[in-house]
Order: sequence, then C-alpha cells, then structure tokens
Amino acid sequence: MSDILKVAMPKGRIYKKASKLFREAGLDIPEDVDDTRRLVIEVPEAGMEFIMAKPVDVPTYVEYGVADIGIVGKDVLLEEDRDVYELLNLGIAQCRMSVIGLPDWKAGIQQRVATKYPRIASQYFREQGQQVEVIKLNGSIELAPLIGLADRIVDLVETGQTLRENGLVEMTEILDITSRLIANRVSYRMKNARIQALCDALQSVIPSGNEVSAGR
Ligand SMILES: Nc1ncnc2c1ncn2[C@@H]1O[C@H](COP(=O)(O)OP(=O)(O)OP(=O)(O)O)[C@@H](O)[C@H]1O
Ligand SMILES: O=P(O)(O)OC[C@H]1O[C@H](OP(=O)(O)OP(=O)(O)O)[C@H](O)[C@@H]1O
Repeated sequence: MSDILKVAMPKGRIYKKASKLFREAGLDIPEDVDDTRRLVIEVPEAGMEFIMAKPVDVPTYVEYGVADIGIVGKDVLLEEDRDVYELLNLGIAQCRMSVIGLPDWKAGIQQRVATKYPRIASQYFREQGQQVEVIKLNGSIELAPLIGLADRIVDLVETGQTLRENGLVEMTEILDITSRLIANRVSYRMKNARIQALCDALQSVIPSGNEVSAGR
C-alpha cells in the first residue's frame, strides 16, 4: 500500500473548516488547493491526496476503499449507514437536525414529512409511535410546508435564519450534528500509524473528549 493518505474531502461548507483544522494541526496544505476546480488533488507536502467529493458520497468512497479516510457530517454518516469506522468528532460545521413546521401545525390523519434524511426521519417517527409518510427531497426542504407538499420537515438548523425568513418554527430537536473523521476498515489497519498520527495532530487542536473509538 502506498504511503499517501487518500482523503475524501466534502466540497462546500465543510471543506473550508476542515482545511483550516488540518492547517492548525500542522499539515502543510498550500492555499491554491482551496480554489482549484480539480477533483483529485495531490498534496505531497502533507503526504495526502484529496478526493473532492459531494458530501453525501464521502462514506461511499471510504467504504469502498478508494479513499482511506474522509470527513463527513454526522447527519450524512447516519443516513448513509456505510460500513466505515468513525474515528473522531472534529467539532466543525455544528448544527442540529430538527422537526420543523408552520406555527399553526396540528396533527392530521395523513401526515407527510419531507426531508433529505428519510432513514433518520423514518426511524425517529417510528420511535415516537407516529405514522407518517416520508417524502425524500434533495434541497430547499423548507419549501415543502410552504407550498403544501408536506405538513412538517426534518432538516438542519444552524442560525435559524432560513426558518425565520420562511415563517417556520422548530418543533423538536432530534440530533446534534458535527463533522466526523471516518476511515476505511482495511486502511485503518494497513495505514494505522499514519492515520493515528493524523488523529493525534487533529485532537491537539479540537476540544478534548471528541474521540470515538474505532474497531467497532
Ligand atoms: N447550515 C448549516 N450549518 C452548519 N453545518 C451545516 C449546515 N448545513 C449543512 N451542514 C453540514 O455540512 C454538511 C454539508 O453541507 P453542504 O450544504 O456543504 O452540502 P450539500 O448541501 O449536501 O451539498 P451540495 O450543496 O453539493 O448539494 C452537511 O451534511 C451538514 O453536516
Ligand atoms: O439555520 P440556518 O443558518 O439558516 O441554516 C440551515 C439551512 O442550511 C442548510 O441548507 P443549505 O444552505 O445547505 O441549502 P439546501 O437546503 O438547499 O441544501 C439546511 O438545509 C437549512 O436549510
């Protein structure tokens, strides 16, 4: 196995925070890496190769071993349910997943819930003993109750601005979300020293108590 660590990096809002964390941890990631449109980026200074992925696909690349490790939100990790190790809570891209609706929402006979997270939402409502029809959407989830597709939604809330601007209210928080470092099971064993060194370096710059034990 080559000594280069292949890292599935989510494009978008997590990338900026993750690259900042990597730099704080002492990894030499040149500034031009942040602006390129290339999807496979060698970062020899850090002994890494970044695979710039759509966030939802990160666990897939890691499970199949085309990336040794990856960075992904806990929301996507739970929803995708891939066979990977969760190594570290990086504490970045913090938000929460909540049930959201119009202020005058009342439970009807046929309840519909729109979400990007059908697995998490279905499990949540099953546990609550509520029978709902879950409708999968891919973005702008807040539209659904506004235009009558669903009664409620399950979506992420950070500042609450999107809810306020659309006249929606947060009804129940389901999960706290942050980004996680994940690893391929084989890579974790074969490249253990490299991965462990990275975890140690990252842990020195993130709040303590964030390690999630691997091997499960
Ligand atoms: N408003 C938010 N505040 C903080 N973290 C967020 C917020 N929205 C999403 N996240 C976190 O960032 C991750 C990636 O979100 P992002 O919006 O970059 O991706 P996406 O919407 O899946 O991608 P794309 O825009 O390419 O479809 C989410 O899985 C979640 O963990
Ligand atoms: O509480 P806030 O600070 O307003 O953030 C929450 C919003 O951020 C995310 O949307 P995103 O920007 O990823 O757009 P999308 O829904 O189209 O994916 C999320 O789905 C919420 O809509």
